[in-house]
Amino acid sequence: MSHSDQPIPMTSRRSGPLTGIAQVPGDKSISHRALILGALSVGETKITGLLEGQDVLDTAKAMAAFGAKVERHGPGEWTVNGVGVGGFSDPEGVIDCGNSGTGVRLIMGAMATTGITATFSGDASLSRRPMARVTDPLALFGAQITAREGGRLPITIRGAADPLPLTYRTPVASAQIKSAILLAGLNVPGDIVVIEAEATRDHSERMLAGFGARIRTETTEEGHVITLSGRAELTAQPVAVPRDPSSAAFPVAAALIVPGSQIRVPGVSRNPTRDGLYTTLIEMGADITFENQRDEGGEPVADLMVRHSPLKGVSVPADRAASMIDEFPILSVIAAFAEGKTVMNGVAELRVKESDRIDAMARGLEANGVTVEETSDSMTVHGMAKVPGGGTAVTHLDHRIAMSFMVLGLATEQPVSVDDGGPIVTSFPDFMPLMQGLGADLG
Ligand SMILES: O=C(O)C1=C[C@@H](OP(=O)(O)O)[C@@H](O)[C@H](O)C1
Ligand SMILES: C=C(OP(=O)(O)O)C(=O)O
Repeated sequence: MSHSDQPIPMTSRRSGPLTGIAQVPGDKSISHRALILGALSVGETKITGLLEGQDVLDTAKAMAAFGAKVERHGPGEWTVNGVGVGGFSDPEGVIDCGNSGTGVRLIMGAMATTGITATFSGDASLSRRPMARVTDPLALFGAQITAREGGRLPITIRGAADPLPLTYRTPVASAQIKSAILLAGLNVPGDIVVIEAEATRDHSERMLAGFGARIRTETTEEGHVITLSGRAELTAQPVAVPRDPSSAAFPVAAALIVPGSQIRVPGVSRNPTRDGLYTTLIEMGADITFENQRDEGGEPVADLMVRHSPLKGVSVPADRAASMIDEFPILSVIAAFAEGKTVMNGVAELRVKESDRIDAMARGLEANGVTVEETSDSMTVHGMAKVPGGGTAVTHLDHRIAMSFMVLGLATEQPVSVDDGGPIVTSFPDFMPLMQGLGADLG
């Protein structure tokens, strides 16, 4: 399933001060993993705060197709009765992962070392994205892969019945590659080692440990070395999903750029591997305080207090990119209102997300009067005192591009439109009512 096939044009307009409490949805990365680990464990996993965005709903459907019992009991409240590691059964029909890179890559990993066969598909955006980065290491376990030209979806995987242990260095900083290998490793006799030069989000490692897998991470001169003992037995666990810092970034950004705003965003994950945007905003001069810092379900969380702030441009170092990889579109919007230029370094991975996010942001910002420079792996946004607006951005089936331009228009001189806001449902279904509730003029 994917979102509506008919484009949904949307427009946002200069707004008065934004105020109130923004209850953003559950973390998307953790929601996918809770469903997948629930399906791979023995017993009943109770999940609260699950993101009910289309990406995650597609993963829930896939887990049911592989034999797990997945049930919804109320908003964000789900249970998964798992089949145990190695217990997946052949699905009927194709596993359609819609718009979700995380969904398809992690699920391919989870089934690649079991003796079943599955075919995966996705929407036009997902079908353009590179999959060899995951299927190459899965083939090293012994899985047989048939992909469309260029290693793209649709892909059929015949799982390895006798999988081999593996040590693998990820070629790019990617939690999806790391997680696919770790999930495949669960059903492999022996140790599975993933080496990543730069740390990426560590939700898989935290949750695998929580479900009883033997997993450890060491920092060596090679980078982060993660070792998982295979043929693991996972035991069902309750999972309380914290609120998503990547979704929180949109109301936070809106409050920073709309004069007079002051909002509270409670219960947001402050996992250090996800915190790069917030580090950057503080450097830019943002008035953000982190209150009631606490631990919830194995993840650090805090309540964010955000006030409108005069900002200055900064240079974001390449080694911070992984910890804010999904936040560059909204950072480029914030940067348009900062004094001076903001340089984003080491962001080549943005070119293979739901869209080429460097290109999509650059063209959309230019259409709204902002000067942007780009290279293959960097983007520079020139801030201005008054951002003209008045343009329409093309979203290319990319939820973060759509939400970023909706935020832009709240502080521009003229309204800002997007050609299609439909993809927003993949990660933040209540984005429009939530923003309207804070006083944003969009629709
Ligand atoms: O593992 C995950 O949950 C994610 C990893 C990141 O992708 P990459 O692994 O491709 O960097 C991120 O962009 C995506 O939104 C979620
Ligand atoms: C890149 C993203 O997601 P995915 O890779 O799961 O499609 C995102 O949500 O910004």
